[in-house]
Amino acid sequence: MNKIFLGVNIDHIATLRQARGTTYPDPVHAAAVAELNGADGITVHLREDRRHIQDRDVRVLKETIQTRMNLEMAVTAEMLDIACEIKPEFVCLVPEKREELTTEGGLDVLGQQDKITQAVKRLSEAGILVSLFIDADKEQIDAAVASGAPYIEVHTGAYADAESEGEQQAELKKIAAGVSYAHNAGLKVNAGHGLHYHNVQPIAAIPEIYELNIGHAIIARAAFDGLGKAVKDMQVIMQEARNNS
Ligand SMILES: CC(=O)[C@@H](O)[C@H](O)COP(=O)(O)O
Ligand SMILES: NCC(=O)COP(=O)(O)O
Repeated sequence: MNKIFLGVNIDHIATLRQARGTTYPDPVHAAAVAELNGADGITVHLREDRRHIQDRDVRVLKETIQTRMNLEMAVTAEMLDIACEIKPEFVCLVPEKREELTTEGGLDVLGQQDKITQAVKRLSEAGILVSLFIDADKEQIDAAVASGAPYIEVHTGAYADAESEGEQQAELKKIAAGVSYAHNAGLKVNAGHGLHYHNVQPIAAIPEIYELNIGHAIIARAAFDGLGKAVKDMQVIMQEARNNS
């Protein structure tokens, strides 16, 4: 069986907490529930504006996560210092804008080759596996290889946001071609953003994808079904799609 892994992004548990300035719901509890229900890893995005995940969450989660922590962050001096101090198993470097609702587009590795290569070097020397959150674009994939990062995460946002069947199929084709190109170039390939219970199947069926990171849809489903069931249901859907591919 070609297993596909699920990293559960728990940012939006923190969004709910921050909405009221309470101490609950706690992402630390969410990580434990997700893991007890089969999550293969836990993803958190420490945004520069701290709109959801807080520094305290990253520190406590590093001590409590039983699987592996994937810390998403912008390529800034502040974030690099935090990562090198906390040492999550994975860091995924992402583009970030203060005013965006969510991550728009992939990281421009090609346009900032030296900066990204230096960041990858520093994180790798701290023992962290680095992933680059990029679009499925050959030039960006080549730049990712040149940076020395062992992983990429392909941004599936354009696929998820497609407004017609034709547009969605075109995005899927781009993603499948990019994943295959990156895999052949020696990268481990993850994917994520905007995936949910009704659009994840064709992405999960791409055989070279190692892991999907999914957050918003799982946390939203958890409000109705509970987080444990929401995680398990997503895993079943992903693995069935992979097995039938
Ligand atoms: C980088 C990425 O795709 C996700 O982690 C996303 O950023 C989740 O956080 P937001 O919903 O705050 O964008
Ligand atoms: N990197 C993508 C991620 O972690 C989850 O994104 P989303 O499912 O919340 O859109």
